[in-house]
Amino acid sequence: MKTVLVIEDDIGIQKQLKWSLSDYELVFAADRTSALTQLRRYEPAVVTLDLGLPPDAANASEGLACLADILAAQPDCKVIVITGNTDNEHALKAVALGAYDYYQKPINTDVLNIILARAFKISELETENRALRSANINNSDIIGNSEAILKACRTVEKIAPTEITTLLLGESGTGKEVFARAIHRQSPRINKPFVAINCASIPENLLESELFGYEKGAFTGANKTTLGKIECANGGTLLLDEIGDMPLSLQAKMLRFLQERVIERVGGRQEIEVNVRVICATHRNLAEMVAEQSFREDLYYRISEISLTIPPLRQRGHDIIVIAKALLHRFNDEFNSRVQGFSESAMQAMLHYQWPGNIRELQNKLKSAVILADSKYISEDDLGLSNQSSKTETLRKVREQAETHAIRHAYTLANGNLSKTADSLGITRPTLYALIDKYRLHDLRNVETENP
Ligand SMILES: Nc1ncnc2c1ncn2[C@@H]1O[C@H](COP(=O)(O)OP(=O)(O)OP(=O)(O)O)[C@@H](O)[C@H]1O
Repeated sequence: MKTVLVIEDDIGIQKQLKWSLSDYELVFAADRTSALTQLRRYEPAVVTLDLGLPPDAANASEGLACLADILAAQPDCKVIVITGNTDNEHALKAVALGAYDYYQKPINTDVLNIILARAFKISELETENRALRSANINNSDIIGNSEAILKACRTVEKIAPTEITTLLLGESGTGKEVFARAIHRQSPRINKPFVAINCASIPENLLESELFGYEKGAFTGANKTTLGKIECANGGTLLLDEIGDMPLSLQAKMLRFLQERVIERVGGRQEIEVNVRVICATHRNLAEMVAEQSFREDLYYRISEISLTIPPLRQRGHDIIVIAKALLHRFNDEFNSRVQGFSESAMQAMLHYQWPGNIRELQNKLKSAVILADSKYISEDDLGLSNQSSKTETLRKVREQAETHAIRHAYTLANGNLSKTADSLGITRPTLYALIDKYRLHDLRNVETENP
């Protein structure tokens, strides 16, 4: 429930408001000091403020001072000033000082409800706008501002200027290639080529010549000397995507290149020096592959001078919505459609879905939803996300999922504030911490953004 701070010294009006604004959680304050205490405690997006506060109830000096204090403490707060029915002068003064709107007594609950709903809508749009603007100014393709993604972006900023060989880990579709490009763009090699090769998508017998190039006559059909991807990336950055799928036979040659920075084309005898920064990516567990001897240990240590794990989409909280909105914008342009947004249930479904295919899956679902949607708002049906819970599951699993979802949801609504998350879930902070540990939601705990 959304919280409204009502600053009103008249107990009768407080009661009247409590009954008539039942869609909101109301917290009350009867004077300036307690108003500021409540403001700090609840950080409400919307406040109603009676200008006639004690000790100057007949006038507006205390109310206007209270308004100034609120806006100084929380500049984005939407303050709706309430005045006597003839008090235009003070109402206008309050708006000039930064009040969102004013309302004259006597109280008409329908009108007040409309004003409140509008104030919350504006506040939400402003918050979203700020989030979009702050979402990765340096990494313009990496949309999102969850702490997990910001942390990964900070790592990119640190490693980009170095020459260190980086290993990007993460599930399929999490954006490993996007991160590799971000490293290249923020490096001194920005004006040189970025070349990517997917080791899994090229047949084993062709991969060597794709990577190292070949001399004319090296094999049947080699009509002219051809440069490989490594040479094409000279001066720039090479992304070896799905390095875990590189055949063992080629791994030794790759290790030599990484250690000595020289290559030999297939069918060639000459050593060619190349100056390439290498980034590797994989969704596989290379350490396990080393243990199983399907990946060379020496190559593993050579490519993982530093490794960066890109978090799966389901661990990025509200980023799911931020990315979905950005993609919706893009697909509206691409398909000339006019979908305006998502239904509330579609947003809930997106927040609760596990996204095994990560952002690529989100892209696919959104693309078809934009094309198929019948209304202005995409529904969970359009996304193919209805009836998610039809499978039979153990009670323990259901409880675990429900608690995880509830915690993440409350955390998103509380803007990352753990005290508020615990409050809204009706549990204590220690219990919340215990659940975070139990369900390994460590990205929440690393992001303690609360004020003491
Ligand atoms: N943070 C992001 N915001 C918006 N789009 C993103 C983001 N990260 C990735 N994408 C998009 O998601 C898609 C998948 O990203 P990418 O190919 O980089 O993933 P990947 O981890 O390399 O996948 P794979 O392991 O399957 O190769 C791309 O179209 C990319 O543009």
